[in-house]
Amino acid sequence: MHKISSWDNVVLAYEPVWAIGTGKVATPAQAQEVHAELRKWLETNIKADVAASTRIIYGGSVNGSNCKELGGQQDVDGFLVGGASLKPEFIDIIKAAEVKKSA
Ligand SMILES: O=C[C@H](O)COP(=O)(O)O
Repeated sequence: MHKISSWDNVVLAYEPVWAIGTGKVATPAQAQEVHAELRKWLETNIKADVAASTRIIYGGSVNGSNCKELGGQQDVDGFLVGGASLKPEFIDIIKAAEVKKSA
């Protein structure tokens, strides 16, 4: 971690392997729990301002139906989208992330 010169250029992604391309998505509570732990780790091991500003995104079977609730979690800052990025519902996922970004 000491080799990172600017945390502004870092995005963390949580992607449960069992959720990638399977249609099985983490529950919003599961995602929030892991993202909060990652942010806590940054606060403890790096700096409080880095913890607050680093984007932590979720990946794994995100789609137009689950993006709003996932994105509504306090520590979910966006998504890593695979299969749904090839479908029209991708616009809903982008919108869900944009609402969070502007909040
Ligand atoms: O890069 C995308 C991730 O591996 C998630 O893929 P998925 O949305 O198809 O599950």
